[in-house]
Amino acid sequence: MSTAEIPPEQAQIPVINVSQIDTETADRLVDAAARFGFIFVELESTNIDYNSVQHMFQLSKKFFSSPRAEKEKCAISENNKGWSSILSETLDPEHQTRGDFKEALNFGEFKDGRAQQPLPDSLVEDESTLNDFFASCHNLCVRLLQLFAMGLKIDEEAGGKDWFSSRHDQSGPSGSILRLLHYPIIPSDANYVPGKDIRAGAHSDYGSITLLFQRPGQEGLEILDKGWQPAPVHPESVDKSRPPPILVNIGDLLSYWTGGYLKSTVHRVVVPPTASISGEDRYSMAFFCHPVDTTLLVPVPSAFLREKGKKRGAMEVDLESKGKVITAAQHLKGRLAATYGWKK
Ligand SMILES: O=C(O)CCC(=O)C(=O)O
Ligand SMILES: [Fe+2]
Repeated sequence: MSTAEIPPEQAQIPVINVSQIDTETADRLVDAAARFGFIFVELESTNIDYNSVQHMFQLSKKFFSSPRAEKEKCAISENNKGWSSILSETLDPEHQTRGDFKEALNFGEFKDGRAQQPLPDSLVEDESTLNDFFASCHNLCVRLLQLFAMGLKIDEEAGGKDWFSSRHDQSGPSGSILRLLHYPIIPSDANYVPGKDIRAGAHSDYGSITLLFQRPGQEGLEILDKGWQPAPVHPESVDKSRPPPILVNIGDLLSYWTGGYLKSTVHRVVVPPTASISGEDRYSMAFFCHPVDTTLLVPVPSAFLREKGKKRGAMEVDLESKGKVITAAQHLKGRLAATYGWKK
């Protein structure tokens, strides 16, 4: 093997059991989030059962194999809900000449069990399954946000472990999105150029935290940490007979909020070098958890962060607003405008 052929080292992302809400778990989560920005959470230690994950992947296949005309009826709009077609989204406009080789379907929040957007014909009968999965993802995020608040030692009198979660309590609209993703086999006539074309361009996520569900054997995610490192579906310590753990990552908003202490790590999706270009389809699901839109991104009241010299606002949004306190909705709007070329 020549040097060029040595596969890059896999990212060593810690695997954490979150069944207990205690300081040990909280400290481990915060350490991992501060070092890598990515954490594997054992699926069996959460409220989400594997059957529901597999059921959701079946629904995803059902939707993505439905006729294009049906998908177009629920095309994505500025509210960030609906279907986006292959090549329509460019996550890394500086480096990409063509859009991402992926299609996606975004669901915003449900209200009283009902979707607040037109559902595609293929999924109309599955509204309650989609609602339940959205709710389970949200509940897991609330638990993780409590653990992050504990790990960051947020001042008790300010709200302690509930400081983040109370700002994600669905008391008003938020940017939270459940996203089904499909990366099709690259068609032979697509003139796909590896290294130039990409399944999902390099980006960081926008919200507080993201849950990512991957499928066994469908690798492709890479994270930027001293070079691009593949993120496995099953990390070495998790037996392949077990369900893949959920990959949790920190988004820009939580990183901004914690003055950059928690890392919002850049990542991308490639056709894995082990698969030929024709490879196989990849399916994944992401849940992007956001605070209620009106949440003010005030400094996190934490002596721990103050000691570390971390003040809110390590990111470009803060420079723009020159010290003004912005809301979660303003933060999100700026990031979406950059991705889709929408006007701010
Ligand atoms: O599909 C994946 O593995 C990652 C998707 C992703 O990073 C995103 O949608 O933000
Ligand atoms: Fe992402």
